[in-house]
Amino acid sequence: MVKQGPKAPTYYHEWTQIPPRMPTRGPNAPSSHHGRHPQPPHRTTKHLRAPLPAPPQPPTSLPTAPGRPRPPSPCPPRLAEGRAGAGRTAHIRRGQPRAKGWKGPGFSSPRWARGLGGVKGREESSSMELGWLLWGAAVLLLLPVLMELSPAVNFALRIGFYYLLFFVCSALTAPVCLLVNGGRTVKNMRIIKTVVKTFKYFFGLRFEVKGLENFEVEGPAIIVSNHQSILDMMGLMEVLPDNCVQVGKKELMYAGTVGLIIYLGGVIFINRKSTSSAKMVMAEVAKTMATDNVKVWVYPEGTRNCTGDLLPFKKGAFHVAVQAQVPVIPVVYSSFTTFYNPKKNLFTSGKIKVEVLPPIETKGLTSDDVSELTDRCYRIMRETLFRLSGRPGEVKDSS
Ligand SMILES: CCCCC/C=C\C/C=C\CCCCCCCC(=O)SCCNC(=O)CCNC(=O)[C@H](O)C(C)(C)COP(=O)(O)OP(=O)(O)OC[C@H]1O[C@@H](n2cnc3c(N)ncnc32)[C@H](O)[C@@H]1OP(=O)(O)O
Ligand SMILES: CCCCCCCC/C=C\CCCCCCCC(=O)OC[C@@H](O)COP(=O)(O)O
Repeated sequence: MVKQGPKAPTYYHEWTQIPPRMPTRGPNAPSSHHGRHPQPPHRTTKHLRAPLPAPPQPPTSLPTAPGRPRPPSPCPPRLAEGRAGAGRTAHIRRGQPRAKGWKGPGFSSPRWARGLGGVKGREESSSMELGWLLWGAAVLLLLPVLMELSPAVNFALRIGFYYLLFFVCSALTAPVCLLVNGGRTVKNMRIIKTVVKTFKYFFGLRFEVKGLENFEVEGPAIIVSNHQSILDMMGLMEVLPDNCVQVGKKELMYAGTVGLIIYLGGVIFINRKSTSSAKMVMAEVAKTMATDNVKVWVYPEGTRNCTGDLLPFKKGAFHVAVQAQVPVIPVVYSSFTTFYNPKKNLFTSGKIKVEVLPPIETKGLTSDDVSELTDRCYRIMRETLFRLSGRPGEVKDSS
């Protein structure tokens, strides 16, 4: 450290003092074409690390002893902040510890205001803190009441929390996946599954699963299931077998941290707006799933549907199964409508019954059989959906 004499101030000190008004015109005016005060030459963060050599003293500067209150700046507040290095990093430049009352971006009052405020300013700031605390406490106390009174608030908060869990957990899990498995691989699904399986406890959801043994087929398979809502991600992870990737719409890739984790998990992205491109991707999947020995999970409805019934099935999944000559394993989740309905702002706790059905063989089938295979699968799944949802008699009525 270079010892600084009183006559040899560094820029480090220069930056923390506020100069008197400089002439903006005439022979003494600074050379800057903006007509502002002369700036020290170093604008990088290097000045935070070591004091700089003493510069020639501008004759007009008013040295201010460190720690003494500074005179109010003649400059407008923004200029004063900029010149004097006020703001969140000023304490670093001055080599002082951060002010105790620092509350983060957006909360620190401008330096000129603090300087003028003195003790009164500090009192005001602590009463402001108390005000915020009281508001925070009031909101926290009111939330359960609001949730009880307003289904819309209840729904928004619960679904908002679900999204938040997704985004935060994805951000935390992505580095783990990268560290453990090094990049995009189906092995990451195990890690993702472990995390997502805990989400149900936050929402009071219970899963009753039957037929897991049906996943134990030799080699790859196509798994098809009904898709009711974003909550399906919990149901998916509840039963997901090893070495299984999902087919998802490509838009999911751009869902921030969720997109990243889905990408790392090996999800296959398709463009639903382009049948030819989606078919090409699916054809590629059919070729590689045998060599990679992976199961592929497809939502044949192609979109979410929370009506308590099934939408007509798209045929992509069944084409892939026939092309790869692998079995189709249907998985059915009971209807969410008793505890989840976005149209009615309903989102409470509930029980979901899941059934993994016996595999449907495709050996020997050709593309001519795809329509029939699709219909067969649809009928079985719909019947199961109604049975699991406690409405077995409705199958025939609504078909
Ligand atoms: C730690 C915190 C973690 C947080 C994250 C937690 C969890 C996430 C982790 C992982 C999970 C990710 C899960 C993602 C789920 C995503 C869910 C979705 O995105 S669903 C939407 C996307 N999926 C689908 O759409 C699949 C179903 N769709 C199809 O299969 C379609 O058929 C299609 C291939 C997309 C094409 O659809 P399109 O509407 O364009 O056409 P048709 O289906 O009508 O078909 C037209 C015509 O083409 C024939 N066809 C279709 N496919 C094929 C094919 N592969 N080969 C040959 N021919 C094909 C079809 O038979 C039609 O012809 P025809 O009418 O003569 O029969
Ligand atoms: C950098 C910030 C980026 C912000 C991006 C905000 C977008 C947030 C969107 C989603 C975040 C959570 C996604 C979890 C995965 C859910 C999978 C799912 O269920 O997808 C449904 C979908 O496949 C069917 O789509 P549609 O029913 O046709 O619709």
